[in-house]
Amino acid sequence: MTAQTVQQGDLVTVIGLEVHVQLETDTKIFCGCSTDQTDEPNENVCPVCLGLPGALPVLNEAAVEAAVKIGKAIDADIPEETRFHRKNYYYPDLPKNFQITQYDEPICQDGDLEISVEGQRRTVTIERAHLEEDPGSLQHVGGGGGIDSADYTLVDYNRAGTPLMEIVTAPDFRSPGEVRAFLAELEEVLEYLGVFDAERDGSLRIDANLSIIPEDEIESDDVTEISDEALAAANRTEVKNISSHKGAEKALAYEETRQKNAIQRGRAVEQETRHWDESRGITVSMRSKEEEKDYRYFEEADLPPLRVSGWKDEISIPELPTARRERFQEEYGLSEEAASKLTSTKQVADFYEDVAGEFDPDLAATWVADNLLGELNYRDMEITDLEGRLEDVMRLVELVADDEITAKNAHETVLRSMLDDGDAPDEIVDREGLGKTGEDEVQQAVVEAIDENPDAVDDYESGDDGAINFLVGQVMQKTGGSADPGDVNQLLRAELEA
Ligand SMILES: Nc1ncnc2c1ncn2[C@@H]1O[C@H](COP(=O)(O)OP(=O)(O)OP(=O)(O)O)[C@@H](O)[C@H]1O
Ligand SMILES: [Mg+2]
Ligand SMILES: [Mg+2]
Repeated sequence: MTAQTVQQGDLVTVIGLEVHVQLETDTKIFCGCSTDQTDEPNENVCPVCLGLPGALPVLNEAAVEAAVKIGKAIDADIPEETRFHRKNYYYPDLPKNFQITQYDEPICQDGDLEISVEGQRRTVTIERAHLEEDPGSLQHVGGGGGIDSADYTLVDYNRAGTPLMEIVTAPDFRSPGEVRAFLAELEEVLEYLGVFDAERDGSLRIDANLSIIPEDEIESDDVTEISDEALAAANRTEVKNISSHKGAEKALAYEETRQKNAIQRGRAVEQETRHWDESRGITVSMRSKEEEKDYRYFEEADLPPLRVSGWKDEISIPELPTARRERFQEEYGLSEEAASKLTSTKQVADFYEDVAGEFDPDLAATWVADNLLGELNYRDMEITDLEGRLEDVMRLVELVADDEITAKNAHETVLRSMLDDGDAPDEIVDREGLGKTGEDEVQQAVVEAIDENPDAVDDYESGDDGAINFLVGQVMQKTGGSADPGDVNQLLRAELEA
């Protein structure tokens, strides 16, 4: 990371994340059950994901492929051989009483992700990313409805066995805002890779670790360089149950203030696991932090070591958002802002390139970044909601490029009606009579307007330039508003000067 200077007397905020990402696969990681979580509770289960005695796991190749893609995207080391371990704990969401995960030989090690915070580039180290299975989901019912106040809890094992990638960052963040920027970038990358669906409920879940380190315990004058000893000595809290970028930022801001207040009042911060209560906007203590030895990790003997050597080289990834953003600026001469908007998802970027290739990069930028994304945003829609209808948008841009309708009509009437009513652009143009009037017709209206309004012509000829506006109005009326007022103005002047 770039240098940031420590001020005297500062309390430095240190944050590290464990991000759990559900991988988009049709079936679960160790069995053939569907990963569809919208089905009836406990419908997509089998002896393997229920942990019944004697059932044996079989690794899903699609999950490993997604993991390799993530590893390549974050430039991680992907060892030739990796292993699975059992992490033992007892909780109702975990029917086997252990979670199959990876321990000291994860599939991705030592990667990084570049983010941009307030215009500055920074690199966040990703210590590891490993494959594991998601536990089931718990629904707390009645009472206060919260984990600490419900009357009872329902268990749904549909989620149990969904492939997860746990991405663990170094404690590189110094503010909740940086965390938000990181999560946004990470999500973009995951979506580009096609391994993740942000729309899916609970597809990204974050454990956020935060500690406050007094500046005098940091030897370097660069806050990004804190010794491993100082990091290990600090009491950190781990906040669980965060499921959105905004939630992460809020939970961490709360936790930052809470810990700083404790320190300033001379109280120690407990090393503990806390729960983010989204509705109350606070973190609450759950339990003291479990230690590694509590989990009794041991090797998963039911799965052989996983060798990805050779095969991993055949797995390719698309151009990633940062690279594509830069290329858009260079290749199409776009501003950084436009390039960011146009690369926000792979679908948007692909569509932009289609339009720019067909017509003109600037026209394409206006149409995709401003008009289309603006109207979609207003309707709370995504470009993916237009599946199969992008040809219609393309046709609309063509109508504008060929000067067949005005840009204003195309945007305000045709595009909006396309999105609201689902009609095709040519249909709307005909129905609303938006086709620009032919040149002959306009010229004829110009001649007529001049013949019919000798007074206005006199006024114009005696130097009253405003009289031209009256004549433009007459021509617009005759052409039913479909002529271009600027063109009409010029045609009138030409005719009057002749
Ligand atoms: N002093 C610190 N302040 C804040 N975060 C820290 C500090 N030291 C380490 N971290 C972060 O804590 C996280 C540790 O995650 P890791 O999964 O390795 O262990 P864990 O939280 O003990 O295990 P578990 O998976 O059971 O939660 C990392 O994201 C790391 O960056
Ligand atoms: Mg943790
Ligand atoms: Mg962890």
